[in-house]
Amino acid sequence: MKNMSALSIEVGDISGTYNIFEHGGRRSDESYVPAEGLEGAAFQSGFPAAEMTQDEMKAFSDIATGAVEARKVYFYLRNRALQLWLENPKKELVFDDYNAKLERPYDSVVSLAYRVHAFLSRFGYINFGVFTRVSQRAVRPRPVKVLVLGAGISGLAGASQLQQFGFEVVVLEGRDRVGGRIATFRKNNYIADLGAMVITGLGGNPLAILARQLNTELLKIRRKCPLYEAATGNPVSKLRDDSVEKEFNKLLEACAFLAHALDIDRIGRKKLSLGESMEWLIMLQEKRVKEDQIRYWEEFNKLQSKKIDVMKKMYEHQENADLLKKKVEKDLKVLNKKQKDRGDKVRVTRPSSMIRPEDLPLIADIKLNQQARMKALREWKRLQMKKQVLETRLERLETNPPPDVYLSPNDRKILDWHFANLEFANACPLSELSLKHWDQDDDFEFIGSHLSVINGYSSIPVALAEGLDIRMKQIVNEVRYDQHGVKVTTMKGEEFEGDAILCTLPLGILKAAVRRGNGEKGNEGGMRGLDPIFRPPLPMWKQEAIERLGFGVLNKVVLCFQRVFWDPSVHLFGHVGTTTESRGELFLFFYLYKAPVLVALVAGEAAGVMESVSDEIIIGRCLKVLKSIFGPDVVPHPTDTVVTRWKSDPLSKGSYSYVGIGASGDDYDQMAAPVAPPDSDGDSKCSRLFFAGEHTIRNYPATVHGALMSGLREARIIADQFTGSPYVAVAKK
Ligand SMILES: Cc1cc2nc3c(=O)[nH]c(=O)nc-3n(C[C@H](O)[C@H](O)[C@H](O)COP(=O)(O)OP(=O)(O)OC[C@H]3O[C@@H](n4cnc5c(N)ncnc54)[C@H](O)[C@@H]3O)c2cc1C
Repeated sequence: MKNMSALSIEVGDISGTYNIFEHGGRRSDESYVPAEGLEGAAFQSGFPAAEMTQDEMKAFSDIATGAVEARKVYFYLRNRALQLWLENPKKELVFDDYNAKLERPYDSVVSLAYRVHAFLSRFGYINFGVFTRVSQRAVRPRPVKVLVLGAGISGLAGASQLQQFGFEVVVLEGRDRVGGRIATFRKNNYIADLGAMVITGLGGNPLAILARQLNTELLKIRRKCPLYEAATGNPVSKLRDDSVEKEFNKLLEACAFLAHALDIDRIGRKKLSLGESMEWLIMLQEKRVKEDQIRYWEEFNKLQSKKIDVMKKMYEHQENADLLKKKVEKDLKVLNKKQKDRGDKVRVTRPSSMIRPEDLPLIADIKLNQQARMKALREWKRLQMKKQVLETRLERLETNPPPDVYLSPNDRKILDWHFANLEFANACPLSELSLKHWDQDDDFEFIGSHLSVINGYSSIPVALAEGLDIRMKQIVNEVRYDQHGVKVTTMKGEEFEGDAILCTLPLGILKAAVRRGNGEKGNEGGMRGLDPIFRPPLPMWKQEAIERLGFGVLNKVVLCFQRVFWDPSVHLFGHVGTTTESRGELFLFFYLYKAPVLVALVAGEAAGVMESVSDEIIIGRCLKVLKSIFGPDVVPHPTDTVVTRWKSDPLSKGSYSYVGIGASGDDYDQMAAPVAPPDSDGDSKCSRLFFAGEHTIRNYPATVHGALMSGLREARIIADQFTGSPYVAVAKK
């Protein structure tokens, strides 16, 4: 869910970037323009248009290592199939229709076209989701039976694919509903998503197909997000907002530089968290501010002393000049008197031949003193200019003093708001995120605006569940697997047997299951026994990955009102917290549905704290925040409220996975890796346990689309293991 982070929200922009989508909604077909052309089809399906992926190179090694021309043909065949599927994803693209629509000369390579079609179907690039089947389901003499644990989006995607591939599938779901962490509150005309709520772009996202198949109404979420100050509820000025956001982005960049360019992720043996690193960088910035201040005052004092020196010298020169002036005047008086007494008609200014020799020493003195005075005056002038330069520099320093602090207390609160937004996106406090790997999936973002499902996200899993054999309220209590097959026992005491298990239980449940398997005692949310025991226990490499990956908390508060009292043109508004510790408490409000419903978020440390706070108190705090922003008389009492508590929800034990300190992207791969029963030699043969879910997909973790893709992936892996790979070239004898 990381892509929901602050980076995607334009905080405090009052100009309003998006104006495309007003409340009332529109068809997904209108907001989403299907990719055009063969290249567009490849992009939308997650392929480079004219390159082979790793999977393709393995499946079509003959083409990958063959002539360039063969690859060109391959790309046409692949992209054309994707294009045909995207044109109408509501109907199965059967091979005959595809083959008939191939242009000449490509229609002559039937066997390759068949393999391409089989590959794309098996890998879930075409013919997935909710569509009309045209072909007959494959009938197998002894159908392979797969037990799917969990009816979240990954379990449902995996189950429907497997069923399509001709497998017998039974889904065991502990709750009395499907969707898992996609859950929609519905009452009268009020709708609010309690779990997943945002589709993070449609470009390249397989959810775009499901949305089109189901005519899902999507709302383009406007990025404008005004912030309101803590306590006063006053709007945060755009200027301050922008400058703090700039600092926030600089801090993130500095962390990325530390972790990736400098490869620093630990001090001694201690691995660093993103939160710790951010706080250190803030401390360094504060230190830098102090150093800048010291430098500033040193410079200021230096200039001041220089100015004083200059003024002293100017004073000396002035005094000297005055003295000399007086001396010259006095000597002139003496000379004039002498000349007058003698009755001379000559003056000192007359030609020297007319000057009396006895006057010469006095005249020389006068001249010398006059020259000395002129020199003193020139020096005074030079110093006067120097003084002016110094004064200008001092003035400049005075008008541009360095900041007293790196962040004022109010700016720190706004920065904390951005941190809370990042904590929401990762569902954990920043102090628990790995500095090095928290953003390992950053390169895999989809393109396009973020959207929400107007009629509630749960409509998607509900539609996907149709036609599947789902056993509700079957809490899996024990999972047995050996070389002959698998057996699952539920809390009701019912037993289910099969050939393989697709386990989509949330990471929180798997963590608790590992602890239970290791005989650790604990009160797992007061619901001991809900976590299945694996017999034999999961291998150590799997257990270690389960422990390393983090599973965080994110809570929501739904408030249903009788009328809208906020600005209806914004989809988001933020509330700045009062302290760093409480920064995630009700920090963001969403308004995404037709009815007057607000959804407030509780993230980071606050989410952990709020787990044990009563609903009344939480609702009270929500209303206090809203009243501070909109006025006490404007905010009515809500008609309905919901507060989620995922940690204590026994069937999730948290919200979604994150890369904690000590974990990395490799752990997602470990989570995805299948498990085979150890045979007598300790070696493994046929895998029996397969894993899907948001915690098993390295490039798209913690998201609905990632969970969906993981289900498609595992269906393919299971089908390949039990029925072979119809897309691989048959070796010529
Ligand atoms: C509050 C919140 C907000 C989110 N927001 C977004 C968002 O905006 N966008 C986004 O893309 N993603 C979001 N996510 C993440 C997304 O919801 C999940 O990644 C995704 O739904 C997980 O699907 P899954 O199939 O892996 O697991 P789940 O949906 O959890 O499915 C697992 C299923 O297993 C069942 N189960 C558990 N234990 C047992 C047992 N012992 N026996 C039988 N059944 C059991 C559960 O009941 C559940 O139905 C959010 C998640 C949360 C919690």
